Amino acid sequence: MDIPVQIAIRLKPPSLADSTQCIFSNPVTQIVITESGQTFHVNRALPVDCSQAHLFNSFMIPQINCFLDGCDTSVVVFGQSQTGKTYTLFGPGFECIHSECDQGIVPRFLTEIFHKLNQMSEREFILHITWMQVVTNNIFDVLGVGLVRCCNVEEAFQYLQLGWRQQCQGNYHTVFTVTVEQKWVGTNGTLNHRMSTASFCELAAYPDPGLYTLENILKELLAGNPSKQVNYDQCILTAMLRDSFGGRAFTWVIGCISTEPEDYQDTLKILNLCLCCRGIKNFVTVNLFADNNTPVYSEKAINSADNNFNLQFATSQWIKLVSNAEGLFNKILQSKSLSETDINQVSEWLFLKAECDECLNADGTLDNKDVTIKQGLPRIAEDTEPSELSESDVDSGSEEDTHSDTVFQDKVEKFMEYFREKNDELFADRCEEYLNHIDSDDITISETSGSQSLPVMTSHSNSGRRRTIQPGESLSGAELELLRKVAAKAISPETQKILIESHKKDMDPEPKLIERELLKMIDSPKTEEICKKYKITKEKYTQKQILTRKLSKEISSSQTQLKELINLCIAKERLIDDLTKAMSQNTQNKSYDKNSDSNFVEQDTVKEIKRHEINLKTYKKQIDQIKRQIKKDEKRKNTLDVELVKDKLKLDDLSDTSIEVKDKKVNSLKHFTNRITQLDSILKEKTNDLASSEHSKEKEVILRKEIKNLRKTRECLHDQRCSLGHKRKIYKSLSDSEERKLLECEEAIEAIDTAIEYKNNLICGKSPSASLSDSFDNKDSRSRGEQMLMARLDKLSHDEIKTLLYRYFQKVVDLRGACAALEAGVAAASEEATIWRARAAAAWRHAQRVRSHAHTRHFQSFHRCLDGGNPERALSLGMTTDSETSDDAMRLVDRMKQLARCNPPPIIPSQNLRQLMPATNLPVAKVTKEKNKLVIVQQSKKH
Ligand SMILES: Nc1ncnc2c1ncn2[C@@H]1O[C@H](COP(=O)(O)OP(=O)(O)OP(=O)(O)O)[C@@H](O)[C@H]1O
Repeated sequence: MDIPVQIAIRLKPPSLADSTQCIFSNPVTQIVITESGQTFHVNRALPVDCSQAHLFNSFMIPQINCFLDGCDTSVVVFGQSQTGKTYTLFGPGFECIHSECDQGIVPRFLTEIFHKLNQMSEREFILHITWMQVVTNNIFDVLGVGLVRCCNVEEAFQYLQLGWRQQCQGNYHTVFTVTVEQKWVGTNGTLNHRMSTASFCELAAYPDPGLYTLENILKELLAGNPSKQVNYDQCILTAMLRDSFGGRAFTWVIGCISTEPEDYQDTLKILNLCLCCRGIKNFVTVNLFADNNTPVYSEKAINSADNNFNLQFATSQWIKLVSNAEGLFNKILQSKSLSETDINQVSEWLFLKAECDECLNADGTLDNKDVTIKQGLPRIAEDTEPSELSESDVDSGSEEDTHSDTVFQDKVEKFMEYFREKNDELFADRCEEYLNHIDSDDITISETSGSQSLPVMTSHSNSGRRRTIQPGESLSGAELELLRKVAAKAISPETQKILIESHKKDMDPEPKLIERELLKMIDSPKTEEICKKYKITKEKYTQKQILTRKLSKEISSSQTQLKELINLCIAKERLIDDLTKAMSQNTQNKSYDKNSDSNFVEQDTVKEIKRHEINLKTYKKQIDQIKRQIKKDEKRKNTLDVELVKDKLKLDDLSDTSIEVKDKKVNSLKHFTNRITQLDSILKEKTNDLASSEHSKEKEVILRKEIKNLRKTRECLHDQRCSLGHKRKIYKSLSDSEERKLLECEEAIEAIDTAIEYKNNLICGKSPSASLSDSFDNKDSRSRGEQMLMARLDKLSHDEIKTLLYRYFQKVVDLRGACAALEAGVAAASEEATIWRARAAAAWRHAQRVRSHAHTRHFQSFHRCLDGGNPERALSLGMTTDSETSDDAMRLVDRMKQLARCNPPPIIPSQNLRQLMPATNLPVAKVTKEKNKLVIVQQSKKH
């Protein structure tokens, strides 16, 4: 893993508390600021009063975890003299007088490492320390014993104390290292064997050749030179720091800087040097031993069987895939729908496949399954079963066989590789072409002019596939035409109705037809194809991942087997050596001891040696096979790794493309949704128009019905009025209630007439108020009081108005009744007056005839009295006439008195009374009857 070198800056506290500082640090923003305002961004800007514990905890704890996992770590301290480099790494010293709190990074690191390792009881570990100083490009071993093993923290501290005492004082570089080798069995039963080194380096305060070389190397690394090309061996210091800069260690550079203004220039130099290191990247890895990850539990046989099975399975699947592809290609070829180049490509693929098959079947013993079996690891011949091996197994020819097998397998492998590449290329090309083909497709909407149903989107593609719809290829066809027709009401109301119904249906809860189509478009072939391609690539990717994992497992198990075999070989060789030695010893002894038994022993030994040699040869053969297998597997694994990276990129690309396509579709959907909304609003408007016209029609029907009902009621009332009128005619008079009923009928008929007239106006579309005498034109001429009254009336509820209307109706009827009675009274009075006048005239004529001329005057004055409404005077005058005339006069007087007494005037409005008295000169209003209406006309007073 590439990890850049990390930088921490520690400011030495000023010697005097109130002395001025030329440099400051901001631990929050991790910025170091100079007095001139220059800022330096670092990984840790430690505060000026930073304690040793804080410094350690702030970045050494993750280092320790990394170290225990098997990674190398490094701490390099830069700084001027007396800025606390030694203090930071080791502390003030290791004598008892110094507090533990002052301990520097190294003692804390050792304490923590021992503590952690002791907690991990499953781990076996060996810890070594070294303490070196570079004095004029020579190594000075501070501890004097090179690598020192420490079993516990106490031991380590003893060496620290020793080294502290023994170290050279001066401008030297110091390198302290801690190396830990750990071994433990993981939960999966495999061995973990790791080694890690932590180096702590304090660089000299003043520049020396070593520091210059280091600076140059840092520059080279910063320039981008790979660490392999950098010559670290120029001097001791750089050789020791090989892993710290551009190497495998996780490195922290600590810049110890002074805050004193007089050190400012040096401080800047150190800061810049530290910041240089920031650009360097180290490749941090876990340091494993060769036996790391080897299974410790005895599951070898099972693993081996598993591996064989997996390989066999993978191969059979692969063969199936290839034959499927072959079938498909043959079909495509037969369909003759391919272009010439496609046919050539497919033919090439088929040819390669045939070549491959030929190769695989060339050796009669090699069928596909054999190949797969051969790909599995050879079983290690057990030492305990030597008798099973015949000599023919190990004859000279077997080596040649092995060689030819290897050549053949290599060839097969090559062909397979070539075949796979070609196969992938072909598939990729086909997919690409297919997608391009889809891109060029477009969608059209069927436009059947005059069609009265909503248009259905159809594809005119020859291939018959659905095509995508692009923004801009809008609904401008039949649908708009249809909408225009609706707008222009060019189609019949029935069709409009059907359309509206279909529109309503399409609204909710189902998505609209067009929206449904758009949603379908989102699942267009292109999107589907991309998804398909993505899926296939993903599957391939996963399969390859699985295969890579399996291969890794296989390689590691092969390596284990290899190791075991090598060990067996060594053991066998030793055994053979021992036996040969023993035999030569025997031969020597034979010359002294002529014992016949020794011959047998010798023969046995030779046999045994031969047997062991056979075994050894088998092992070696197996070793070769395994090595080849490992090589192949590694090659395959590398190819797979590369393919995985490619697939990953492809997947990323595809997901990006699918997102792009999706975005496009979403935009297109938005565009269409907007269009739909527009069209919807038009349609709604039209629907409303239609609905309102329908509504007005309905209203008209209702009004007509109401008029009809009103007419019926009117007829009833009319009949009633007629019958009452008829009755009055016959009987000359009616009872009071009947009279009132008659009036009510008349008034009700009049009201019904007004209502009918009002409703007729509504039907004709005229202003309903047109029928009212109180039209809006009169509104302005109304008095304020009336306006207020109308405003109040406007506010009345329906029931209130009904009640009010009924009251007024009753009042009008009362008024009419009173008027009628009055009229009758007036008529009777005038009739009587006429009679009396006639009688008076007769009486007067008679008197004239009978009396003398002298009396004539008397009668004249009497008559005048009568005309002047003075009956008393007329009576007194009458007393003076003859008996006949005086009788008439007496009756006249009586009748007058009776009239005055028995006929009390009805209570009627004064203006009506005035109207009824024509003799009066001051009429206020004129009441007339016109078609069952009482018309009261106000008149100005005549003075
Ligand atoms: N952060 C600090 N807190 C307290 N004391 C400090 C701090 N830094 C340095 N000192 C003290 O300053 C003195 C000098 O420190 P130190 O010897 O570590 O400097 P140095 O950079 O190693 O010097 P040289 O390069 O000369 O060896 C020591 O007495 C040390 O205890």
